[in-house]
Amino acid sequence: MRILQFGATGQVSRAMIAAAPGRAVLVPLSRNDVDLADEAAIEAAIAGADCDLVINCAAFTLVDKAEAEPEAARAANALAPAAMARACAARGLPLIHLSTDCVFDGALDRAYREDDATNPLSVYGATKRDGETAVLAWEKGVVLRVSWVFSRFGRNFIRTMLELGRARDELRVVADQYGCPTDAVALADFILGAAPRWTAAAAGDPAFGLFHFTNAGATSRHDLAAAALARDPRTRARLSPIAKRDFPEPAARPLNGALDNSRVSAVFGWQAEPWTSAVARAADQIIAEGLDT
Ligand SMILES: NC(=O)C1=CN([C@@H]2O[C@H](COP(=O)(O)OP(=O)(O)OC[C@H]3O[C@@H](n4cnc5c(N)ncnc54)[C@H](OP(=O)(O)O)[C@@H]3O)[C@@H](O)[C@H]2O)C=CC1
Ligand SMILES: Cc1cn([C@H]2C[C@H](O)[C@@H](COP(=O)(O)OP(=O)(O)O[C@H]3O[C@@H](C)C(=O)[C@@H](O)[C@H]3O)O2)c(=O)[nH]c1=O
Repeated sequence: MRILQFGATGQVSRAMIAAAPGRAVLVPLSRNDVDLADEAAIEAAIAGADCDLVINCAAFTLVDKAEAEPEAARAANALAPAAMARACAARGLPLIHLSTDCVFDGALDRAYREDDATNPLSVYGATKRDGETAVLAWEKGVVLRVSWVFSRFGRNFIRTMLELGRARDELRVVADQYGCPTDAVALADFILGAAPRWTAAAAGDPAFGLFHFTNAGATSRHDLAAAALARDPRTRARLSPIAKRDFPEPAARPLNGALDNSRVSAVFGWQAEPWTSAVARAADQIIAEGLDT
């Protein structure tokens, strides 16, 4: 199994690279190899690759910065996956793409299912939604919507909370914003496990299409921060719950971004680990490897 991967330095990219040995030969492409703004380079990379499947782990993920740079966000999050889908379709290759809870407005009072209407509140969410549409136009396209990704690899909310927990006396964290944390290591494990099925399946197989993929259970940003800080004997910040309206940011986020994982369980038999144990493990790893404090 040979997998061409867009993205080499990001959180999910690095989780994939760490998990691949013995399961797949991964060929990661960094920004230096192919810039997502260069559609012709994307198409050429796929056209010339010796691979059975393509995965896109690269994206413009700076949610606030995307408000100020909508064209760059659109190029990376919408036009680049469209180019990948065209090139994969030309060769019959499955394309696995990652999307986000930010395609939703958060107004529902339950976890979102794949067929719920999207209504992004931000440039990031809108461009990711357009990327989904382009990938799903290819009948061997797969979109995995994930949310609140964490791991020992790179920047994420857990690492930020652990660093601020050591640096500050008080940490004010929003308690009315809900979502499902996603362990990048579990995501990498799932993708590598499902890859043989995607490469063998014919168009029309239920393994293709749109899936929500997170750890089990939803939580608030505040309770997620509390779970991370509880792992660190050196944390000193007092954690204070605040309302999202008291933490203004350039881009709006869905207040409810919880995703329902029933479909990925039904189609792939995937058993999601509760977010609590996965977050505790990742926090322990981040602490053991050293924090920027
Ligand atoms: N992180 C999260 O909480 C969530 C992430 N997702 C989605 O999951 C996927 C992976 O996210 P994650 O691993 O966290 O992202 P990261 O921000 O950790 O990594 C993004 C990657 O994209 C690359 N990249 C960005 N712009 C370009 C460009 N113009 N050309 C080439 N490469 C580029 C970056 O390269 P470089 O290092 O050179 O900048 C980096 O390798 C994305 O599709 C994201 O939208 C969905 C929900 C939540
Ligand atoms: C630093 C900090 C954050 N927060 C909360 C509020 C804020 O909305 C949220 C922002 O954290 P982050 O910047 O880590 O997260 P954010 O950029 O909103 O994360 C999103 O990233 C993109 C890529 C996605 O697709 C989403 O699923 C989601 O994971 O954390 C606090 O309440 N207090 C704080 O001191």
